[in-house]
Formats: sequence, structure tokens, C-alpha cells
Amino acid sequence: MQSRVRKVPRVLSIAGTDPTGGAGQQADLKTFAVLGGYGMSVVTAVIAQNTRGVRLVHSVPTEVITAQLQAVSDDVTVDAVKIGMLGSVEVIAAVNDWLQANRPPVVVLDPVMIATSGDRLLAQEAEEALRDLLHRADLVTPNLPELAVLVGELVAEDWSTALEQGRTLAERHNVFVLVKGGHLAGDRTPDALLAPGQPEPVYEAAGAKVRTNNTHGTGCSLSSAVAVLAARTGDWSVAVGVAREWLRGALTHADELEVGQGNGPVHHGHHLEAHLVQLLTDWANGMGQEGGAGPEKGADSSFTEQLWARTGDIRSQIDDGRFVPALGQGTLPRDVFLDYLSQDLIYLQDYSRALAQLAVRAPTEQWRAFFASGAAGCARETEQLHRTLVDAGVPVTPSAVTAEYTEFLLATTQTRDWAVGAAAVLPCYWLYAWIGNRLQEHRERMAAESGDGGRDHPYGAWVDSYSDPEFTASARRARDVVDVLAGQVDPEVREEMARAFRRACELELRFFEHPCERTGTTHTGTAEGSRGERGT
Ligand SMILES: Nc1ncnc2c1ncn2[C@@H]1O[C@H](COP(=O)(O)OP(=O)(O)OP(=O)(O)O)[C@@H](O)[C@H]1O
Ligand SMILES: Cc1ncc(COP(=O)(O)O)c(N)n1
Repeated sequence: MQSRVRKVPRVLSIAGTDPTGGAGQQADLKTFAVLGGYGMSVVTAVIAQNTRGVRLVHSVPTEVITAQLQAVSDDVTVDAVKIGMLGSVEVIAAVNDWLQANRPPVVVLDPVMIATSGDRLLAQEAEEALRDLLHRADLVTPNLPELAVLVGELVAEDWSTALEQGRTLAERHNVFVLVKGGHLAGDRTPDALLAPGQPEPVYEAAGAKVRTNNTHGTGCSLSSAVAVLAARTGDWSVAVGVAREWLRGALTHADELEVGQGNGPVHHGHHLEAHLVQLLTDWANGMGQEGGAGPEKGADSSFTEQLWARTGDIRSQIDDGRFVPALGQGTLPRDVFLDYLSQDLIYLQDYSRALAQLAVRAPTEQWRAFFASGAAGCARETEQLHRTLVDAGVPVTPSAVTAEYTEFLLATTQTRDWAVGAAAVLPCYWLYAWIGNRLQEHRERMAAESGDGGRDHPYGAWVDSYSDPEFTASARRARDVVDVLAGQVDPEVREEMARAFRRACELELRFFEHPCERTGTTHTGTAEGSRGERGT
């Protein structure tokens, strides 16, 4: 295998069809999708079949097959190809020609000859031509009858004979061979991956047979799984091991599908069930809807809820700190508040840049628009703040905390995985919405008690800004982005997202406390003009 790995490999299936969706193209495309690939397909034969058997085979003319292949490779870089049913000498020749000119880095050949139902899917006279195609493949995945045809021997009745035939095939054609023991009598299903030039299997496993009649398309699904996983990992043993595990789950859950009355299909998406349940639960709890539950509501099982739960200690310190409670009470000295605003001006300039970075690198148009509008909101806010601070004669030089926070945000949004950047900017939305809404509630309570309507609060404009429903909705959207991404990225990236979120929360705490710690800051002026937008 040439060493090109790709997170979402573009994988092509060249195969026949199954309108009941269990085998052929349909099984291949499902497998690519559920194992993280981008699936494409070139149809070699349209087959009227179901779980009970094959009724009719309509071979696609070779010029149409060649035109399909060309249409794909003229436009798309193919990272891996899985070849299934070819059917005839002419089709094999057409695919051979295409491979000669356009060979992708990963080529898996499932030498489909006879369906489980016993129907022929390869003309007998095409067997020789299929043997001649083997040298174009990296890996061939025959079942025992197919292996026997390819080496020209009787069908193996025991595992050691099967392995011997596999070795012969690997040496003769200089190709990896996945020997599959699914057709052996007994209660085990041994599989072995043989590499040319190596007498011992590079991977071998023999799990207990799953008790089910629903095994239609296992060969198609396994070879497709290995193709997509090999393109993703660059490692055949890993690809085969993971594909086998996944197929075991698909067989274990096959009976749940209740498709057809014969040998039914396997459950390709069985491993996504937990994620789907999560999505449905979140939605039912109002967490998947815009303008839905606020930060404190909803199930605690979504990713951002987990982040929130794990950073409760930081929010307690904000609550117990010198800045936010005094801001809410209106007792915060003005010079401290102005000092905070001067740092916020510097911070917002760079926060706007960080959001713009996310917009530039956004994977979807919607997210691009969201972060671009956030960046614009912050830029407007900095202009206004600037005027306020200049009028009040407040010096604007970054403190160590401000510099640390902005450097962290800029570096993260520029150089780390996009998802990590999105997690890093989230606390600035979410904590401010949380603080804004709580201070607003507090202010309303105080106003009701004193009967003055709360109009005299010196920092009322600040509280209004961050309790604004529009800003709360933006915070909600920023969370949704992070939750969607958390479901898509690798565990290591998810961990990095969690670390980035926590670090930003810690910096928010220090950012609030820092103006209270600075001594000798005796600015004068009013607290007016303190509205903040923070990316609305
Ligand atoms: N009942 C089962 N339990 C566990 N694994 C199975 C079972 N049946 C098949 N497999 C596995 O499925 C994969 C395909 O096996 P098999 O040898 O049946 O290939 P195949 O004949 O090409 O498949 P198909 O039935 O699609 O033609 C192998 O990894 C095999 O171990
Ligand atoms: C188009 C096509 N390709 C392959 C198979 C083999 O699958 P199975 O042996 O499980 O029927 C099939 N039935 N149809």
C-alpha cells in the first residue's frame, strides 16, 4: 500500500447492485459511510435479487462502465477502490484498463463468484481473467470456494488447507490475501491475513460464530470495511482487525433489521445507535434547538454539558471572587471597572481576530457566517469601547493575563484542529451569557425589593448586554457547534477540545480578578458606555 492516509477517504465501489440493500453496491456504500469514508459507486451489473436469491442479472455494457469509471477519476481523487462483482471477461478487461491508468493507493478485490444463495455471479469462462486481475490488487478477500478456484484446487475443508491455499495465492500473485473461514463447518469463524513473502499470517483471529441466518453481504461489507479503514490508517492489519470487530457487531445486531424472509442483511450502522440516541435525547431536552434550553438546563450528557460540569470549580471561584459579585451589586470601584474595560478592549480586538480565523477555516457555510458575524460584532464593540476609554483618559496597555489569554486564543484558532479552536472561544460566549443572565436576575430581585425599578445600577448597561436574549442565543449556537463537532472528531481531538475549554475558563476567571489585584489604578470616569457585544 502506498502510504497516503486520509481522515475521510474517498472510496469507490465497482460492483453489482442489490435492490434489497444487503449486498453489492448498496452494502459497500453503507459500509463506507458508517466507517467514516466518502462513498462512490460504479455499477457493473443491475441485479434483481433479494434475501432469497437472484432473479435476473442485467450486465451494464462495458462502454458504460468505462464511462462511469472515467467520470469519477477525471474529477475526483480516489483514495481506495473496492472491487466486487465483475461478471464477465469484458468487464474485467475494462476495469483492468482503468486500473492500469488510474490505480488508487488502496485496491481491495473481493473475487465475487457465487452468491450465498448459490447463484452464479461470475461467468465460468471469466475465472481465468479474474486471476489475471489479481496483480493489480493490494489485497484479495476470497471465501473458501473462491480461494479454491483462484488456486485451481478443491475447496478446503479445514483451516490449515485454507491457509496453505492462501499462501500459494499470495506468492503466486504477490498480493495480500485475507483467507476467510466463514464457510467452514464448526462453531468458529477464523480469518487470517497473509502477506506475500511471509509464511505466518500477519493477522489472525477466530471468534465464535454469531448465531444468525442474516449473513447476506458479509463478504461485500468486510472487503469494503477493510478498504475504507486501510485508506484511513495505512495499516492492513489494523484495517482487517477493526473491520472484523465491526462486522461481528453488524452480525450480532442483524436480526433487529427484519429485512426479508431469506438470508437477511447485517446491521451496518449498529455502532451509531448510541450516538443517535444521544441526538434524540438532546433534542427532546431542548438542547438541539436554537433558542432552546439555557446553559443550566437539559440532560448532562452532551459534550458541552460535560465540559460545563467539569468546570464548576472555576465558576465557583468567579462567584466567590472580588470582581463579578461586586459588579452585580454595583459596588465595584469605577477605576477597577475601567481597568477591566481597558483590558477588554485589547481582548476583544484579538477575540474578533480569533473568530475571524474560525470563519476563514470553517468547514460549513453556516458556521462561517456565524463566526464572521461574531467577529464583526466584536469589532464594532471595540470601536465604541475605545471612544469611551479615550474620553475617560484610561491608558490601554495589555496586562500579562490579557496577553496570555489572547495569545492562547489566536494560536489555538490558527494552528489547532478547527474543533479545538471552536471549544477555546466558547467560554467567552457561554460564561458571559451565564454571568449576564444571573446578574440580571439578581438586579431584578434587588429592584423589586427596593421598588426603584433597578434603573440606577451603575453597571446596568453591561448586565443588559450580556443578558440580552440575542447574545444568549449566540452562546447557545456556539455550544451547538462544539457539540456537533465533538460527535465527529477523534477522541484525542475531543480531549484537546476539553482542555482548551477549561484553559479558556481559567483565563476568564483570571481576567476578571486581575483588575482587582492591580494596585495603584485610580482612574476616574463613569461606567457608562460599557455595553459589550462578544460576538452577537
Ligand atoms: N455467523 C458468523 N459469525 C461471525 N462471523 C461471520 C459469520 N459468518 C460470516 N462471518 C464473517 O464474515 C466474513 C465473511 O465471511 P465469508 O467467509 O462468509 O465470506 P463470503 O462468503 O465472501 O461472504 P458472503 O456471504 O457475503 O458471500 C468473515 O470475516 C467471516 O469470518
Ligand atoms: C451484487 C452482489 N455482489 C455480491 C453478492 C454476494 O453476496 P452474498 O454472497 O452475501 O449473497 C451479491 N449477492 N450481489
